[in-house]
Amino acid sequence: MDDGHADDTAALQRLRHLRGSIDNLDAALVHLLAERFKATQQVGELKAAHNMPPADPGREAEQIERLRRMAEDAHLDPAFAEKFLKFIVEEVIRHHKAIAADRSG
Ligand SMILES: C=C(O[C@@H]1C=C(C(=O)O)C=C[C@H]1O)C(=O)O
Repeated sequence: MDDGHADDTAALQRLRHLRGSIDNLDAALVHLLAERFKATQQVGELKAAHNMPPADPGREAEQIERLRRMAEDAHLDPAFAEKFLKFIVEEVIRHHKAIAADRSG
């Protein structure tokens, strides 16, 4: 007897199930990022109000070190974790510069 069809059906079921988890995780990521940007927006306003620079390279270096450690423990590629954080921080700094420019303009 040919089990090919049953195998394919099981594989499709498994794919649907895994994609359900991926969709849930993507939703969580969006909500986590939205909360992070809410917090960084407030940091940007605080910095602009008190003439603090938009970027803080020392703080970023600490965050990268911490995130790389956590990534290693979680079996996530630390280089990817660092790239991801830098991508987000770059956007945050862009927002902070815009807030400061709005305030001074
Ligand atoms: C949010 C801040 O501003 C910038 C953005 C950071 C971030 O997104 O985590 C970290 C450091 C700063 O370059 C901060 O200084 O805490």
